[in-house]
Amino acid sequence: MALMVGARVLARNLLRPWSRLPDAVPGRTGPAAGGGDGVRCFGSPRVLVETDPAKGVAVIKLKNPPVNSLSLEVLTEFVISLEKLENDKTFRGVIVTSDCPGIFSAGLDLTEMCGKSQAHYAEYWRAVQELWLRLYLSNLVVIAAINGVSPAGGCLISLTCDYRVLADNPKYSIGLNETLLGIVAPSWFKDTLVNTVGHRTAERALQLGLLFPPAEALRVGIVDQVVPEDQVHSAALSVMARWLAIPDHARQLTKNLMRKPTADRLVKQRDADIQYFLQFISRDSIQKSLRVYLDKLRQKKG
Ligand SMILES: CCCCC/C=C/C(=O)SCCNC(=O)CCNC(=O)[C@H](O)C(C)(C)COP(=O)(O)OP(=O)(O)OC[C@H]1O[C@@H](n2cnc3c(N)ncnc32)[C@H](O)[C@@H]1OP(=O)(O)O
Repeated sequence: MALMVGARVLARNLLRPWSRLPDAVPGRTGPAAGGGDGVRCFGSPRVLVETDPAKGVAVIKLKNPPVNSLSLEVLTEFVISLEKLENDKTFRGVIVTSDCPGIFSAGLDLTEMCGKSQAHYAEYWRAVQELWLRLYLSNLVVIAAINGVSPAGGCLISLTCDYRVLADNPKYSIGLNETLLGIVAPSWFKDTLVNTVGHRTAERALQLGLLFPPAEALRVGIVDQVVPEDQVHSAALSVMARWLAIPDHARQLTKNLMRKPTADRLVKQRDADIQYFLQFISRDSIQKSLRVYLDKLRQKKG
């Protein structure tokens, strides 16, 4: 029943025409919209989309202050934005970045996984799966312009991209640090990391919950390029141009060849994966670990 509710809500959100999104920001054009002539902006307050139709490129900026945690709303709006871009033949590539200074994304929203109902957990997890599947198999060239710290779910978003550019700032670490929270990265998080850095590096990184600072992130291959902070966007655009020089059909089929087997593993057992998540996240010991971790984050300021 919980699964049906979750699926229904997500389906309703996905099917909702863009213009009727409650938070939709009307399209703006031109320099005032944040770019040069012809740059159009649309999206929702939490997921901004700037498009440059002439270049065929869009920029998705996560804007969920203070830390760009991936709430249910963010996940849903992200999927809708991506779907809209994919359905518009004008666009061939998208850059994913953050509008929150110093933070790419703090990962999954811990408050969505703590002290909520089973139905909520199921709905939330289906939305996490959906975003991963959409990004991982996107026909668009997807480049991550990582302009801030990127733990756990934030790292996962980057790993689904075709190429990762990280800003060179020692504070901007990246990795799947789930074990530090007393939780476990699911098998498809693990697969995404293994496909990027190889088995041994992934095993060590996952067990130790490693967060790699830029130089080390480049060395192990969790990112492809490290550039000065003020060049992240221009570097991402240069990389995009290179990827867009390849004929779409050949690149897309090759991407699918490389990624579909991994994605299919989740597609074939989505409901079982949700059930597993429900059982895991509902355990008293896991709820306690998450509460302790959240309290620690909240007390940091005091
Ligand atoms: C089977 C289960 C699998 C589950 C897989 C899980 C995947 C995940 O992604 S779990 C999330 C993992 N994320 C993290 O470990 C990051 C936690 N956050 C941080 O380390 C820091 O917040 C920071 C480095 C991202 C930013 O530091 P700073 O700028 O100093 O900001 P604060 O720490 O003061 O945080 C501000 C505010 O935001 C709240 N918050 C931080 N992260 C999250 C989060 N992931 N979810 C929800 N809320 C988060 C933090 O508690 C503060 O709240 P207030 O005190 O109420 O302002």
